[in-house]
This record gives sequence, structure tokens and C-alpha cells, in this order.
Amino acid sequence: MQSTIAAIATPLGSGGVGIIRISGPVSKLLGQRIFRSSRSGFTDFRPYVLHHGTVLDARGTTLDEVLISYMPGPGSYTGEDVIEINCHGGPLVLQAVLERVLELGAIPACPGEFTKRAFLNGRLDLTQAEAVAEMIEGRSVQGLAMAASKLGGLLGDKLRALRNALEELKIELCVAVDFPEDEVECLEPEAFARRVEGVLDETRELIAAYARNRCWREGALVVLAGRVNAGKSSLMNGLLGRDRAIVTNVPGTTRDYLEETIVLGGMTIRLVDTAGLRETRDQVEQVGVERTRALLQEADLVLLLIDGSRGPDQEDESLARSLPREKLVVVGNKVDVCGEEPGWKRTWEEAGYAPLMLSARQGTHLDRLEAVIIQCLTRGQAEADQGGLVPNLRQKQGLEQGAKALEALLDDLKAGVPYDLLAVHVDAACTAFMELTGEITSDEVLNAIFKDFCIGK
Ligand SMILES: Nc1nc2c(c(=O)[nH]1)N(C=O)[C@@H](CNc1ccc(C(=O)N[C@@H](CCC(=O)O)C(=O)O)cc1)CN2
Ligand SMILES: Nc1nc2c(ncn2[C@@H]2O[C@H](COP(=O)(O)OP(=O)(O)OP(=O)(O)O)[C@@H](O)[C@H]2O)c(=O)[nH]1
Ligand SMILES: [Mg+2]
Repeated sequence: MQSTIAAIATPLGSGGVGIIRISGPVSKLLGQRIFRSSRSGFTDFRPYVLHHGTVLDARGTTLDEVLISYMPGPGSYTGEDVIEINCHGGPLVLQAVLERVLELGAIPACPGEFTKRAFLNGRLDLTQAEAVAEMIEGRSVQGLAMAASKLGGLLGDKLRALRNALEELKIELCVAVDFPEDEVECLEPEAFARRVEGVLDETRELIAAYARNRCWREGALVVLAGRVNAGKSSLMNGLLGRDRAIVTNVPGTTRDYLEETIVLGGMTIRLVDTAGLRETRDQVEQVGVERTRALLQEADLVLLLIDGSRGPDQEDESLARSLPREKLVVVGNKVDVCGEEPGWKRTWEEAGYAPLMLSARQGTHLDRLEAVIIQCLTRGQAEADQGGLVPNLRQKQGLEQGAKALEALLDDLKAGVPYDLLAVHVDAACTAFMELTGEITSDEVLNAIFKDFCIGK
């Protein structure tokens, strides 16, 4: 028999109310043993009704005053019988009530186990289960909206529709193989290719939505880099709107990196001020410079700061060259000293860099920089996608597998490969989509998905 699991479903800390969640065949029995109703006539829980009373320990002493609800399977969140105990939201209260529930025979839930059971019991498909985690981790209002429509089943529906389209194509392939001489049924290769391309285009559109919206969903890492004294820490402070980083005219002021979170246009951004790049004998600064280089690899966007009054040097040029264009914004600082059009700017413009001139200290044109940051992080589309067909990383990878299979199918079709050999590609694409919805699944995939959930979800 399936075990009955229990966990604290709310964050540990003081709160108005904290919830213990119990799911499994004996959860109602556990609820009845632990609960004493404040109504004399109470005999049994009524589904989806809050019951007021107390939770008792083994000796009959009160642990807490609570509201309890009972949600019978298979209609509950997990699909099993569920009991929820609404306690006072103190960590010790919740711990004591949970321990009592465990004493009576429940087993502590693993991370994500309630949602995993909901999936295994067919209450959610896999895209919806993943959306639950995306709701909790939401980094922007826009990202939250994407998770909410995924939770509503939109992406799952889309994937099933694509798969159905492929199943139909496969039937036609089979008919063409079985009745090759039948003129009426015979497959017309070009029309067939167009329909495959239709599915492929929709798949590619989903893949593109991942890249476009990734930073809305996950937040972004923006790194301030450049030579010592360029004004990185000043810009950090300017963007933060407060004096966080130490600023002096001593080159090498920042030796370790500093990280703060800002919200630009609704997007959550980890902003990192780094140690200025230069050769140095200072051991601490050396480690700082190494860390800067590691951060540059990881960054979604690098702001390369150039002291406009001195102009760039070779170090700046090689740093610019080492980064992919779409990851780089060149910023010319100290416009109050060098003016909007210093001589070096033209050279960099000719090389295709379009330096953005500003003054970190005086706050001039910081608004322009903020707009450019959002533009770059969203690939030029400063609005998040509406409508919510936005995959996560796993989903994007599955879609890429599907797209690859469809591309192979089109290649073979053009090369005149016999129809009976084309079906493998259709099958491969179908499998990729079914692994995303969870119609096909493995322990490995499920464990990878649910291990990152919190306990009690
Ligand atoms: N207290 C509490 N809040 C919560 C959850 C929960 O489990 N408990 N949820 C999850 O973590 C989310 C809500 N998800 C849920 C999804 C379905 C059902 C459910 O029982 N559905 C029945 C409804 C029957 C009815 O309305 O009478 C059904 O679909 O048949 C409950 C919660 C967010 N808030
Ligand atoms: N005139 C002018 N000076 C600036 C501007 N921004 C920064 N500075 C000055 O440039 C010097 C260096 O600024 P920081 O912000 O410490 O530079 P940094 O790039 O963090 O330097 P390191 O931490 O040493 O790598 C300070 O004296 C700042 O006041 C600006 O917009 N105009
Ligand atoms: Mg600094």
C-alpha cells in the first residue's frame, strides 16, 4: 500500500498561519486521532470544510488550536486523501504538530513528493508539475504569468497538439507504405514536407520563446567589468541608488566582487561589481581578478566600462573581443569630463560597438543604460511574451530533440529515402514531446525534476 506522507507546507519562520499537509490512505484516520473538535456533535470531517478544534499530543495535552480540512481523493491536489492542519505559524508549533503526525505513522515527505504524487495520479501533467516550481521561484510578474498559464495546462496542450499532428502524418506514411500502388492514397512528398515544416516551425517558435523570456523567468546576471578606476563601483552605486560600493580615486579599490539585486522594468537582476582588470602583485587583488574572469563567463550581460577621459587600451579591446557581441554593452564613463563624442568613440563605433556615454558619478544617462540592459537581456523585445507558451530549460532541450528529428525527416524526404524508413524520425519527435508532457517518463527524469522542489510542495 502507498505510504502516507506529511510535511510542513509553509516556510519555517514566524507567520500568521502555518500548514501541515498529510497525503495518503491513512491521512483521514491520522486527522481523526490527532484532532479534538470544538463542537460537541462532531463525528467526522466533511470534505472541503474547515473544522475548528485542538491538536493533542499522546497524553491528551493541547499542542495547538487549529483549523483542519479534509480533501478526499481522487479529487484532491495529490489525488489521494489529504488532511491539512492550519496551525499558528511558529516554527516550534509546526515542528511539534508534525512530530505528533509522524509518531502516529506518517512518513516525512521528500522534496516535491506531494506534487510528484499529483503527477503520478494523473492530476497534473509533467509541464504543470514543473510550473508549480516555476510559480514558487518566479523572478518577475511576467515570469509568474508564464508559470500560471503553464500550470493551467497551456504548454501541455500545445505539445499534445503537435504530437497529434505528427501521429496523423505517421498514419499517412503507413498507408503509403502499405498501399504504394494505390494512386488515391499515395503521399505527395511536397505537401507532406510542408506539413512537417508546419510542426517544425511551431517547435522552433517555442524554442525561441525560451531564449527571449529566459531572463524574465529566471532573472539575469549583469557584470560590471573594466580597467581599474573606470568607475565600475560608481556605476554600481548609481544603478542601486545608494552608496553600496566603496569609491575612491585609488586604482584597485574593489578587490573582491560585490553583488546586489536590482529590479529593472520588472526584471530581477543580480548586479555584480568586480575588481578592475589589471596585472597585479597584490595576492588578494589577483584572486579578485580571477573571480572577475569567472563571472564574465557566467554573465548574461557584461557592461564593459571605459574611462572616457582616458580612452580604451589594449586590455579593453581584448576583453571586448573575448565576449560574444550579444553579451556585451560598452559604456563610456565620465562624460562630464570627456564630452559625448570623445575621439576613441568613433573607432569603436566603426568596429560595431556603439559605446553608450554616461556619467556614473553625476547620474547622467543612467536611464539610457537601463533601457539598453533590458533590451539586450530580452533580445530586443523589451516586453515579455503574453499567452504563456514559454518553455523552461528541460522543455527547450526536449523541443530541440524534436526539432532535430523533424529536420532529419525533411532531409530524408528530399533525398528520396523510402517512406517506411521515415517513420523512425516521426517516432523520435513524438517521443521527445511525450517525455515533456510525462506521457513517457523515467525515474531518472522525475528525480531530476522533483529534487529541486521544496519540502511540503
Ligand atoms: N491550503 C492549500 N493551499 C493551496 C494548495 C494546497 O494544496 N493547499 N495548493 C497546492 O499546493 C495550491 C492549490 N492547488 C490545488 C489544486 C486542486 C485542489 C483540489 O482539491 N481540487 C479539487 C477541488 C474540488 C472542490 O472544489 O470541491 C478538484 O479539482 O476536484 C486543491 C488545491 C495553492 N494553494
Ligand atoms: N569625473 C568623473 N569621475 C568619475 C565618474 N565616475 C567615477 N569617477 C571617479 O573615478 C574614480 C574611480 O571610481 P570607482 O567607481 O572607484 O572606479 P572602479 O572602476 O570601481 O575602480 P576599481 O575598483 O579600482 O577597479 C573615483 O575617483 C570616482 O569618483 C564620472 O562619471 N565622472
Ligand atoms: Mg571599484
